[in-house]
Formats: sequence, structure tokens, C-alpha cells
Amino acid sequence: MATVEVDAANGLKKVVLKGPQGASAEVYLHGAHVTSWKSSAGEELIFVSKKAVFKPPKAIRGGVPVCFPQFGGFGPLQQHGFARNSAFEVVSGSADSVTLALRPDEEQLKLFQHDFLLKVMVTVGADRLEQRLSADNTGSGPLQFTTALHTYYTIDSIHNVRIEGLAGREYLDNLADKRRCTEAAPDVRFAGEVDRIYLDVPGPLRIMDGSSRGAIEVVRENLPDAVVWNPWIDKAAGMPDFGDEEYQTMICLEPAVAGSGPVELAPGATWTGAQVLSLDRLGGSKQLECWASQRWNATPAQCSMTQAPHSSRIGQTKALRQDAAPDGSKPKFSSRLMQMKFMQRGKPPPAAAAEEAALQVAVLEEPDEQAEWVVRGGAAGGCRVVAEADPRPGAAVGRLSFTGRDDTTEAHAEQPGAAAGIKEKPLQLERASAGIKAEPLALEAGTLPPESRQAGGRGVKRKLEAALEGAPPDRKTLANRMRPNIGKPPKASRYTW
Ligand SMILES: O=P(O)(O)OC[C@H]1O[C@H](O)[C@H](O)[C@@H](O)[C@@H]1O
Repeated sequence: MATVEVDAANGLKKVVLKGPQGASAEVYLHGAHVTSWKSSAGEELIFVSKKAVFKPPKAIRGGVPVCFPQFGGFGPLQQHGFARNSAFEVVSGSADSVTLALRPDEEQLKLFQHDFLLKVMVTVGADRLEQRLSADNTGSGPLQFTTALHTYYTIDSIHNVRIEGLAGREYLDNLADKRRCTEAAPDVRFAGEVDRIYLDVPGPLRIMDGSSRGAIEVVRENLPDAVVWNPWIDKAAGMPDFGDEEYQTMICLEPAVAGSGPVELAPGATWTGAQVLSLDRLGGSKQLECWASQRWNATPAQCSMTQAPHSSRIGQTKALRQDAAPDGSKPKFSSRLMQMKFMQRGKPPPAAAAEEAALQVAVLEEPDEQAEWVVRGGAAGGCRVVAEADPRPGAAVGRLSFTGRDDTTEAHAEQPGAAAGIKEKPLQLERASAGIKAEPLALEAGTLPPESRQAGGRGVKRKLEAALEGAPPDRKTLANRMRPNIGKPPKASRYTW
């Protein structure tokens, strides 16, 4: 059974839910109002204003007000109905879940004139929060209502946040007399006040705030509309229970039956709706970088960089350096660098293994005997990228695999220890060869100790020979066969240089 405790700060009753792996949530009996959802890493994902007033019947500013039996002004009642102003009772619960219920009192019945039983179930999981509504029509006539789970999210910065999943949808603009508009942007961003009711939105929505926490995915059941709200500067200043600057660190994304409503329920019938929120650490957009350098004395080998199918290329730098021979006659060694930046957007397909979320580098022809290779990578935004280097002075493969957590490092080396065998020394590549645009950049380049070069070389060569069964490879075959451990070749773009 869930334990009801009294919050010492405000004297109100609440239930603290404990989920697996340290996740938690708090639900006030006043309004069945969720005021906290903490991930397994202890991050607070729900916004509550520092100026929120915890004095019933006033609704708490922030958290997840339950708007029922009316959303906004879609009906005769006060804004957002009266559930958020009412005392709920605990029906049942456990350590990680609680169900609260509300029946309208006499005063409310006078205003609304329909009897109902509203239940709100809140369950916390590892990086997951589920809120389920059920409404029973306990009256004798049809019950009509609109509703919303008016969720306030805490975000890193309003300037970086974006919501995916609303492109092309129609919305009613509350700032323009509910004018019907179409969302033209690929995702919703904020540069001023926003108050929109997106209508009949299919599929999940995703919130990315530009920080390292990943994406919050919002899956809705029977709540077809999605309200997006940020009050911006003037409206924030006019709200006594909201800080002047707080518009910068919150957004509301509210699954609802609003513009596409109301719900009509026959006597004795039950309606259910839900939102399931989950924190997807790998699914936030991340910028990945991959770079490969090659050093040779006669001819460079053509090689390719293969990009995972769910990422887009956002930049590329090529640089060439020629080291003059000691007598100054002609270049002794040349080095060539390819650096690419990719944006991984959204969630990789569920079946995708680490390999599929990889950037890969492959050599397409037999390179120079004395060539040396270094393949490295990095990622901004919370996920760790591990570069795998094949040090063999022959065909070389580099693969970047990313893992879910900052504190986890996983090496996916074909030749364990090969990557660790790289000796690093800084190399400045400052100039580009004619016709190749390059920014001045500093990078770490490596040379490899001979034993690791040999070991890696033999391993990869054997694998390659086995794969090719002696047939002379064309470039495409070679590049495809070089992709390790992928059953079905991903539909990926390949860049050669
Ligand atoms: O101030 P409240 O009654 O809590 O409403 C806060 C906001 O809720 C929704 O997002 C509405 O679309 C907005 O128009 C409203 O300003």
C-alpha cells in the first residue's frame, strides 16, 4: 500500500513513489497532482515553480495538473475544470504506484450537473512515468468532457529545446483566437510566447532540451491532442505564482482531448486515457564526430566513412599535410585527414544494436605499405563514443560505437588491445591542399607500436580473406564485407575520400 505522508513544507498530503533503480515520483492528494518525477540518475524532469502556492483549492503551478472535466475554456466551467482544485482519495497503491479518485461534491455538481468517478493512477518505473485516467459515467445522462494532463517539464534552456512529432499537424492558435494553422517547422522551437492546441496528433512526441539527459518520449493513449505552452516574458511577469525568469527553464506539453473533443460517454460507460513518459538517454540528438587520418609515402588509399542510417551529416573537413624530406627535395610522407560531423536525431530503431548505431571507416583499396591509420571519434551530449582502431598497415576499419551512459565505456575492438596500443602525439594540421576547404584544426594523431600493428593486421586480414574466399574484391564488396557483425547491411550513406 502506498504510504501517505504530510509534506512538512506545506502541510499537504502526498504519496512518494519509489521505482526501480532509484527512480521516484511524488503525487499530492490535492488534485492527484504529480509534482516530481526523478530519473534513475536522480535528475528532476518535472518543473514546479519556486513561487507555486500549496494552498487548496488553488492549483499548484507546475507538475502535472489534471484538467477535468474541462480543458481550458472548452465548456461552461472555470479554466481547466475543477479536478486540479479538488481533494482526491487514495484508492489503492504499492511502493511504485498509487490510484487516486474523485467524485464531484455538491457544489461541483451544481456547476457541472453530471456525476462521474475520475481515477488517476500514477506508476513510476526506471526512467518511466505512467499516468492513467479513467472516467466512469455514474450519472443517468450522457457525460461530456474535455481533459488534459497538463505536464510541466523542466528543461535546460528554452532557447535549445525542441519538440518532435508535430510537423505538418494542424493546430488552434490560442494567441490568435484559435485560428487554425498548420505546423510548417520540422520541430517546434520557442522564440516567444507559444500557446497551441495541436489536433489529432498521431505517434509519440519527443522533447529534446539540448542537454545531455537525452530525449523524453511522450506516448499517449486516447489523448489525441497535444497542447504546447510557454508563457514567455510578459505573461510570466503577470502570473503571481510563477517566477519572472522561469519561462526559460520550462515548457508544457499536454496530452489532451481538447479541440478534437469532447468525449461523450453513455451512462455506465468508462473512458480511459493515458500518457507514458520515458527518458531515452540514447535517443536525444547528439553530435558525433569521426575522424580518420592516413599517412603514406607513395600513394594514399581511397577509403570511405559509412554513416549510420538514422544520422545526418552536418559537416566535413579534409586536410592534407606533406612532410618535406630532410634535404627539402620532395615530400617524404603525406598525411591526410578526414573529419566528419554527424547528427544522430531521434531514436535508433529498437532492434538496432550498437553496431548499427556506428560510424564506420573502411579502406577501399590496398594502401601503401608504410601507411599508418588512426580512427577516432567523439560525441557531444552525454553519450560516450569509443573509437576502435585497426592499426594494420593494410586495409583498415574503424568503428565508433556508442553506449548509453556517461559512466560506461565499452570497447568494441576486433583486436582487443589494439585501440589501447595507440600512442598519441599531437599533430597540427594547419593547411589544406589546393581545392580542399579546411579549417585550421588541432587533432590527436597516433602511431602504433609494431607489435599491435601486426596483431591487428593479421586478425583483420584473416577475417577479410575468409569473407572474400579468395575472390578479388571490388570496392563495394570490400567495404560491405568489412562491416563487422551486421546481419543486414544498413541503408547508410558512404562518403569516400
Ligand atoms: O494559468 P492556468 O490556468 O494554469 O493555465 C496555464 C495555461 O494552460 C494551457 O497551456 C493553456 O493552453 C494556456 O492558455 C494557459 O495559459
